[in-house]
Amino acid sequence: MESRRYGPNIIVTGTPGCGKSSTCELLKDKLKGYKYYNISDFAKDNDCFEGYDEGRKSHIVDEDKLLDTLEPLLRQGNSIVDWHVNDVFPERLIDLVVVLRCDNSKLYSRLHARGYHDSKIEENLDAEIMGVVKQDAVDSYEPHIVVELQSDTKEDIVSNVARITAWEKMWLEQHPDGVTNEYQGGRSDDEDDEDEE
Ligand SMILES: Nc1ncnc2c1ncn2[C@@H]1O[C@H](COP(=O)(O)OP(=O)(O)OP(=O)(O)O)[C@@H](O)[C@H]1O
Repeated sequence: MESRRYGPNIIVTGTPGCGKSSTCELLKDKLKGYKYYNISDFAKDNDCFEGYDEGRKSHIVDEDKLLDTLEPLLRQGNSIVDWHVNDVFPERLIDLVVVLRCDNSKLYSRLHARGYHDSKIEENLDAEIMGVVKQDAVDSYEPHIVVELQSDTKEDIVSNVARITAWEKMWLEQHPDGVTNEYQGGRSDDEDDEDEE
């Protein structure tokens, strides 16, 4: 029995500190009835850690367990996913990937204010300069569903959320019968789904 979702799944991603959670705070107020998944919290709450990286001072997520837990929820649609990692989700379940970008000096200030040690700040600044998160998104999803938005000021958050809510309204108009959650063939990274057919 084919499963469909009648509301889109939106990933809000970007280098740590670029404004994912701040943007999602406002976004979930605007998108009534959407479920919000901060993956760092979700992984903790659902015991999806497989270790701890002393160097990075962060937990290592068991991505298989994370996806096993999250997939049934994404299949319901109407989800906002907040994570700096974006290339682990099945393409067939994702409708929009918002990559937030941030000016480096602002990102430095934000990460420094958090008390990050210099090596962690430098690692994240390098990733932002290199556009690592954006590249992961472009490598993992159809380019037309990947949107890059600047997130330097509070005004940016407001305008970014307005753009995402406008996109969501258009998506609902264009997909009155929803979209399938099932693998439809296509890019290789979903091949493993084909094996599950
Ligand atoms: N567009 C923005 N304008 C001004 N300040 C911002 C903006 N976005 C985020 N900030 C500030 O930067 C800090 C980090 O923001 P936030 O926690 O939303 O980032 P994040 O991407 O969710 O980080 P992480 O991935 O580590 O959770 C917060 O103090 C927040 O107030």
